[in-house]
Amino acid sequence: MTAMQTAPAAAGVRDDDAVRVRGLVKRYGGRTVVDGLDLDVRRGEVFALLGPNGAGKTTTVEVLEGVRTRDGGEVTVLGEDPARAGRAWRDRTGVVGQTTGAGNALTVRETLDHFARYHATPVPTAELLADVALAESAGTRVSRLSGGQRRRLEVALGIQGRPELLFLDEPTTGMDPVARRSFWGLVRGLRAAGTTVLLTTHYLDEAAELADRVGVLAAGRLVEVAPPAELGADLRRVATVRWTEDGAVREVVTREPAAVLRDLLAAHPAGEVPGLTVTRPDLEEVYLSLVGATATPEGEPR
Ligand SMILES: Nc1ncnc2c1ncn2[C@@H]1O[C@H](COP(=O)(O)OP(=O)(O)OP(=O)(O)O)[C@@H](O)[C@H]1O
Repeated sequence: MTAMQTAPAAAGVRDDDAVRVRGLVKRYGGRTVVDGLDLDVRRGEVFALLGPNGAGKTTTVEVLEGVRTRDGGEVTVLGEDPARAGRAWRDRTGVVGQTTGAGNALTVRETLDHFARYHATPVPTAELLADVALAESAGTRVSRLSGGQRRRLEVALGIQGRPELLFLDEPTTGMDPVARRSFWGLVRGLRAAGTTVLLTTHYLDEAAELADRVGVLAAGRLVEVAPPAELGADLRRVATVRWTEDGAVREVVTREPAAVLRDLLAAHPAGEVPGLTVTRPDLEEVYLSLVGATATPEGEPR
């Protein structure tokens, strides 16, 4: 095959999928922590894997990065199986993990200059420093950086090689609100430049701000994948009607609040239902329901 020819796409793999996972299984000592996971990340999108501690986010991402083995399933990342992919594939991905790879003795600028040598066309150090708002700390030793500054250095190292696909594992942990917002701007800029981003986060607001699509991971399975505004659409249709009766708060959880209201108004001919409210779950409540942190019985007064 000449360099001009391209390999035929594997059956079922869309050209615009940066990541395709089918039936991923990972066990630690007999305990299944990723349990038959299916996942597609399209080229050019920001995809957030959202889930509680221990849901399997890091394990999944590390399998996709090619740094962790798997016990089952098919994984294709940028057209290759990460378990077998080589140096050329690795150069097309960027990784910001939970632990730092940067040494402590060098300054920030020295660290970036050092790692630049590993990339064919690295982003110039001055540009990187500005991108992650570390220009003022360029001469500071890495050992003297705050937690949030260190995190920004790791992000700089992750994007230094101009990756096609960037993995960000809980990237804003330890950042203050200003650094977090500036980081969000950075991710938006990467997306605008065509970089695919797969990030893990505990933060709902971060997923809602950044992601084109969010995958909610619970106990090693994806329980829902949707754009943030559509997450839990089914759960959001459930409304809670509350009112006061005989001095006590009554509550009905229902998909048909209009019918409940009709009954209530019929029971109050004067037209006034004391303490009446109708609410629908917000994003946080939807998320908690999805990951099984709450279960809301439907239809029964409580
Ligand atoms: N090297 C390991 N050996 C044994 N168990 C592990 C190992 N790494 C992770 N686990 C376990 O696998 C489960 C999934 O962990 P993982 O780090 O993937 O979850 P996570 O969703 O990223 O959690 P967090 O949000 O806390 O980072 C957890 O119960 C964890 O204790």
